[in-house]
Amino acid sequence: MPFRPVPPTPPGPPPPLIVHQVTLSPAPSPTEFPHHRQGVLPPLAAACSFLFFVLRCFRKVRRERTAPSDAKPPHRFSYSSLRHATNSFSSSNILGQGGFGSVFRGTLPNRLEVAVKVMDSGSLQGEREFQNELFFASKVDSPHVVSVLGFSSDRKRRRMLLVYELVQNGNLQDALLHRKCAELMEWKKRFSITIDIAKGIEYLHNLNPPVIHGDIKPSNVLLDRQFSAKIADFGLARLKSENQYEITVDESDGGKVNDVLEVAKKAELESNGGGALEDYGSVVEDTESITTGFEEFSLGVGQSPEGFSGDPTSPETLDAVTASPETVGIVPSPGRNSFDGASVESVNELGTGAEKSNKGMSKGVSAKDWWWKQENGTSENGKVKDYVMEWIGTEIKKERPKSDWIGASSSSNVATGKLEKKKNKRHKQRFDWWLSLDEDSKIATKNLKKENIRPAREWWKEEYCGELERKKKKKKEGVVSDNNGEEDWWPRAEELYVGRKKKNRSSSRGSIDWWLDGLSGEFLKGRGNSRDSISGEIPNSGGISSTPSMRGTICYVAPEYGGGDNISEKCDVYSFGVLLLVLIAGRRPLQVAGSPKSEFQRANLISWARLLARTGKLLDLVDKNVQSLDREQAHLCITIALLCLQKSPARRPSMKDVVGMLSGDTELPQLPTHFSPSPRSRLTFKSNKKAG
Ligand SMILES: Nc1ncnc2c1ncn2[C@@H]1O[C@H](COP(=O)(O)OP(=O)(O)OP(=O)(O)O)[C@@H](O)[C@H]1O
Repeated sequence: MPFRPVPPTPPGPPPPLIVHQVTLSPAPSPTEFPHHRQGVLPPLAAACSFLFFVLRCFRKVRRERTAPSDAKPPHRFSYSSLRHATNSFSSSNILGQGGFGSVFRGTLPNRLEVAVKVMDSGSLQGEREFQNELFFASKVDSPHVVSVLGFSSDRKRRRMLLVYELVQNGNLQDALLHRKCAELMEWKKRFSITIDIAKGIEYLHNLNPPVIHGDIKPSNVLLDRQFSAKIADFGLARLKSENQYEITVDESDGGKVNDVLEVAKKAELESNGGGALEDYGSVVEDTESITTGFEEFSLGVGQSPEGFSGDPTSPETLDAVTASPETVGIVPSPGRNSFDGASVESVNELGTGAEKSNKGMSKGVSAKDWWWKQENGTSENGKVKDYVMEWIGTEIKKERPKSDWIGASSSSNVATGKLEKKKNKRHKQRFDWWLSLDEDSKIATKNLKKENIRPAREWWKEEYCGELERKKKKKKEGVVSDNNGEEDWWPRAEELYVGRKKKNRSSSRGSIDWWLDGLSGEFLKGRGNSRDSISGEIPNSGGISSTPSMRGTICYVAPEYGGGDNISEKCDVYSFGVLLLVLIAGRRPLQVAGSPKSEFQRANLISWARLLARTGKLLDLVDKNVQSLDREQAHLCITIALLCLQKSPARRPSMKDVVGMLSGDTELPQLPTHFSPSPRSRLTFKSNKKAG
């Protein structure tokens, strides 16, 4: 029987008086009370305190169920208040451009400065990110994480808006690589940023249930006035939970995200055998449906604006509703075994085997079919690489129409005719970063002409064309590709020493293998944002940020990330490792430079760091522009980064360990033997093969 709170007792004698008497008078001895009182009062007091205790427990359990953290729920702003705050979304107020729209600086009537992200297209992915951001906003409250203050929607213009605290110095990627802020040229600042980020991730992992960010990279780290770092963008974040959660997508309805309360109701009804919706009752009562223009989704409303402590908004700027995002988009999925957290991209990936495959391949839901390629038998690294090459081949073929080598580039995935056309189109969308290299190349060419340095795209073209043609030749000769083994995705410093010669001799690894070393899988699993990770000699992506999200960002995403089942906090640890190297080296993870021999070794930052570890020259990695370098700290940071970048998630340290090591509280473990600067030997090579 459900617990019912006891109705309030009718008003009695003024309580303060009683309290006064009891507290201020010396405690009477039992003999001083009249006889009948002695018998009645103690049991009554005991009953009252028992009831009080039960009531408290009940409220605590309820609160924990609905709001696992103390974080404040975001508010719903009126669209007009945000338009006013941003001067009608004036272009002069643009702070940056994300994959789903622009971010504007704004000032609320109470003078609070905010950043307003306007997501202005009907993309399903955008909606998911929007919902994910709101969901996690209610869970997260840390000085190392950017706060989401609220949201808004504009039915007429089909816009969704997110309101964040303004973080004055923009994102780390921009500040470090484009603006080259003087503050970031101080080693001390880089080290403190490292600690901020590590603490931010540690905080997320320490929540209950842990939150996995899923897209740690410099452009998702914002810097405040003092250049303290805050983690942003929870579009791909997930909850790690024993119970599986998911946001469902109704395929039959064009892939729309289902009304979560409907889903919640269904789930509850099913699990209760059609019984009452006790757990969701209050949520349903307090729910208002908000139309985004694309579909209807529901946000709980039930908290007054005043309930938001430190309310940043005046009553005029707020609508009379406050979202309770814990009701958004997250429903228990008892049937699922694999962890897929609350991440919105988990949609459409349910079911098994052929059913999954067909579902994914036949529907026009963005990028799903692309994913199935990996998740249904082609997830071996070698084949994934084939797929990359196939796509790149498609792109290059457009420039070299007579070439027919694409057909030989993939072992199983090359389609013909109509299908191929469709596929090519898809690939193009996914990998527009490839085309964007042109932009970098132009600048690189302009600036480096005198030094006779090839633009990035030229370089890539040669590498991949060469590699694919070699593959084709091999296939013709009946040589079975040996690229499927995991080891191919991991660096062998020996090969870096000898570069291409070794590759040709042993025929075990092509240049593409070399290029993808340490980037295992990320190449395909990324959000398609080359600008975060790849550049020509002169990076030129200032102000331009990410592209529509997939599952993490190329070069930053952990090798195991992608299938959904292997997601753990260690994915964030891996991404942190890449970010840390970028922060120390002051360059992107992949940086294409012209001068083939010397630059080739350094192009892949992760491989280069490993190579330096083996040669005992770790500090060569440090950005030459850094002032007042603390060599010990720099050594520590690079070592930690390498530990985080181990292939095996189990070998990577936890973020708690990382914070401990950075602050000197935890002893730094030895780097794995294959990183040791001992002379190369057969033994070392073997251990390298085994190691993560
Ligand atoms: N709260 C904020 N304060 C200051 N600047 C911000 C804030 N939020 C975002 N920005 C700026 O706007 C840019 C774009 O942000 P957004 O989150 O849309 O992009 P993104 O994370 O790069 O893209 P995506 O969501 O596709 O990954 C950021 O890189 C940053 O420079």
